[in-house]
Amino acid sequence: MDVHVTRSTLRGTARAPPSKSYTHRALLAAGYSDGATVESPLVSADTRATARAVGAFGGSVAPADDGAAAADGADPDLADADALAVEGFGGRPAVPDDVIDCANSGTTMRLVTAAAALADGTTVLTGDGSLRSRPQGPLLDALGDLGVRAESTRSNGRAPLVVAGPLAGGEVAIPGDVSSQYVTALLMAGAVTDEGVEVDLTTPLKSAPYVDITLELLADFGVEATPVDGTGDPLDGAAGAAGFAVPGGQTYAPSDGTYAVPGDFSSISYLLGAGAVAAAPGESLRIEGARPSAQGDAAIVDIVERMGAPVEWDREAGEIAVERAALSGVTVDVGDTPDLLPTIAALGAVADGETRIENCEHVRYKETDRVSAMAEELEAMGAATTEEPDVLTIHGSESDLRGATVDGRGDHRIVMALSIAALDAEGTTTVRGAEHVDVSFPGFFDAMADLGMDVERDEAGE
Ligand SMILES: O=C(O)C1=C[C@@H](OP(=O)(O)O)[C@@H](O)[C@H](O)C1
Ligand SMILES: C=C(OP(=O)(O)O)C(=O)O
Repeated sequence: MDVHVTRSTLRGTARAPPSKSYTHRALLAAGYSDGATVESPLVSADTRATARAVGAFGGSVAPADDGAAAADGADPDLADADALAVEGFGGRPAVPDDVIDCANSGTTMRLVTAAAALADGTTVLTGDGSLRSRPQGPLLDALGDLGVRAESTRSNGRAPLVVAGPLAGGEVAIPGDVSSQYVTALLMAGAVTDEGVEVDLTTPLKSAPYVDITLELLADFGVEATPVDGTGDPLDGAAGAAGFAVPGGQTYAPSDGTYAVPGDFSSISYLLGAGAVAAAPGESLRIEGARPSAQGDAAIVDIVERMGAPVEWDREAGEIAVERAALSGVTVDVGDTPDLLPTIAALGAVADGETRIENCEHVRYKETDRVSAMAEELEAMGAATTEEPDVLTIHGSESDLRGATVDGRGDHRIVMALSIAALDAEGTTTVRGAEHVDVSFPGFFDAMADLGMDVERDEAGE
């Protein structure tokens, strides 16, 4: 699908979709349990992939109000479910009847690979072309070191993957600078091993807040896991950790059998960015569903404010109000917040002055190389950019955004970020592959149209 976005003025209130990261973890944690209800889940292409994996392991996921759970491995229509009833596989995944298709979802592939290692038999995992190009080697090596067969069919550290357990636990070393999802995967699976798992980081951890999300969710499911410093002493959070320890033999069980998913701050970044660029002068654009949680991407509130837009965040009510302003460039380190890079780059192209996005090499290992993708597509819209391996600079003062045809690169975040830049561009911007918003924010263009974005959808487009 193509979308045609024309410069517009926005007003009103939007609701943030539920968090993708929390939903993945909650579905899998409920799978590890004897069953639980996941309230206000994100139902999107990526989280459906995790739901399918829970089914493949012998659990099931179905709308909670449907009474009966779906048959094992089935893919019931989860759309619009306010809550999902998960039947668990009780800590011991069955050997799947078929290959697990993780589609476009890195989180699914990493978390499910470690879960598959618990099964007493062989699991095969694959995904779409993007996912089959992403790095899995460090996780495969770690599982191999723990005595599990864990291989790439092409011997290139990429999916398709073959995993054969069972995993008993143990101590393992892994780099921290490729993906934090490897750590999340080992902690979630480690809790139900016999011996527990100790993870030693060989390089400092990037995307550390995502491990904090994991620790927060594990605690809510009654599972203990601890970040440790270089001497093995416990730390409060994942930042600066030298490793992690999760005792084995634990049971997943959320208190009162339910878990509620908070709003998604990566998704909020587009709504907030849209307001800073295009809210009606003198009016606030409001965003609901913004309660604080462990999400590092809540940093977008501060970033947009530093760029000059007035922002008020009522944390208790979970409401953010943002006003439009003449934005100026900022320097941002995205080591903890890789998913914000496309949004910040788009805002940098609208702003005056230079926006430097530092510590971004790991942002190249996502659905696409997002550093190059944003540099090249914003250039096509008239922005001036400089790309280095670890830094993306947007020269806002030399940028004069005009409508162009740009490629969403099959990546939900590139599509949404380019659409925000389009709100400020002269003329009409066509974003190709816009249907990929389905990965994390299926209602994105409906929400934007409700706020007043001039957007036309062309289903016949590429
Ligand atoms: O664990 C998670 O939910 C995620 C971790 C991050 O990935 P990396 O840890 O690979 O940087 C992030 O980019 C991704 O969108 C979601
Ligand atoms: C990188 C992302 O997700 P995943 O790693 O799960 O594909 C994302 O949502 O930006």
